Amino acid sequence: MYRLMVTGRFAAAHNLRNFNGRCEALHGHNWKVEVVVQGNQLDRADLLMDFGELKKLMNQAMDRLDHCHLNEITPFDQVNPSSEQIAKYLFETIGQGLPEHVSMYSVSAWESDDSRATYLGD
Ligand SMILES: Nc1nc2c(c(=O)[nH]1)N=C([C@H](O)[C@H](O)COP(=O)(O)OP(=O)(O)OP(=O)(O)O)CN2
Ligand SMILES: [Zn+2]
Repeated sequence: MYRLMVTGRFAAAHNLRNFNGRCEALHGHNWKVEVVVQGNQLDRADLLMDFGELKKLMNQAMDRLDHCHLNEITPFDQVNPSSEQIAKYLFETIGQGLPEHVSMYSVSAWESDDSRATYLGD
């Protein structure tokens, strides 16, 4: 089994509904995102998949969030734009574009240097 990881960043505003604290007010973060995929089968170049292709999928998914007020964008108009839900959204969106022999392992969303949430699938 092989695992690949790529990282990226996006900046966005959010507010957490029902939080009962200062994060209920509009504020922003520079999220760092870590995407891990896995699979057994290497191609003719001995790659599970090209890091560049994986980064492209990650960047496409993050572009939709970058410099936005997340609460105004689907699905975060329905579920809170917590780091947990952001990780889940990116996991599902990036997963749709992977080649058949590669699957998602995890997505982590770092809200700050000290705090991250990781989604591993259901
Ligand atoms: N499990 C989660 N907990 C929290 C999340 C989250 O997404 N998942 N998000 C937040 C807020 O986004 C908030 O902005 C975080 O701010 P805060 O807790 O104040 O942390 P800071 O790093 O900004 O400040 P410190 O006071 O230095 O911790 C809250 N919790
Ligand atoms: Zn926040």
